[in-house]
Amino acid sequence: MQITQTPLAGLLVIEPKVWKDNRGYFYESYNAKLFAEAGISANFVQDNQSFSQKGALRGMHAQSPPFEQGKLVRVLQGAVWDIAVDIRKASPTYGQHFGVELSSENHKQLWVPPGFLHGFLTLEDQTIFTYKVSNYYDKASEIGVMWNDPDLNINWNASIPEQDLLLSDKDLLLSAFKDFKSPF
Ligand SMILES: Cc1cn([C@H]2C[C@H](O)[C@@H](COP(=O)(O)OP(=O)(O)O[C@H]3O[C@H](C)C(=O)[C@H](O)[C@H]3O)O2)c(=O)[nH]c1=O
Repeated sequence: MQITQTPLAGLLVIEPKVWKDNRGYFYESYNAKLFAEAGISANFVQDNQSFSQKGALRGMHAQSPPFEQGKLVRVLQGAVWDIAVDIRKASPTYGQHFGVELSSENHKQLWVPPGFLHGFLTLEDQTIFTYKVSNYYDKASEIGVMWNDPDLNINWNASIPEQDLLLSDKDLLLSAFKDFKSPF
């Protein structure tokens, strides 16, 4: 397993050891001992899964304390451009983002600690996104910022025209970053 630091402290890219043979492949998608050695020692309490068509954009979301969530995210089928935004007020990279392609081909995972907004843009039809979270869902604790906020200026790294994006009604009404009061 290879762990890669990102420019945002604590945000890590994980690439598992993939065992391939004439039947296909095998890899450990999670190992508490190895992940703890890499600095990911969350107590995961819930697994989530979403299915999205190309152009679906989910984000940018987080849950505020005491329901803050660490997220270990990956793609089972298809591909996404995954984004995390640092919203830790004391962080030197506050407001900065990091993006990475997660796909069924590259088997990459992203560890998103509490203190980040998270979201993704779906790059292929019938994409299955799955993730472990370190706290339960709490609707009242949901916070978020618009995917296209000018101050965040997120690079979505894809040539999907805005009119072809698929967003929830909720995500069309999220806060502007200039009005956002981070609880981290
Ligand atoms: C997140 C969540 C949602 N729900 C229910 C509530 C909603 O009526 C329905 C769809 O939820 P939502 O539209 O918030 O789903 P996403 O837009 O994929 O939300 C996720 O988007 C980005 C990628 C994130 O990082 C978060 O994990 C999460 O906010 O599922 C639950 O029952 N449990 C849950 O944990």
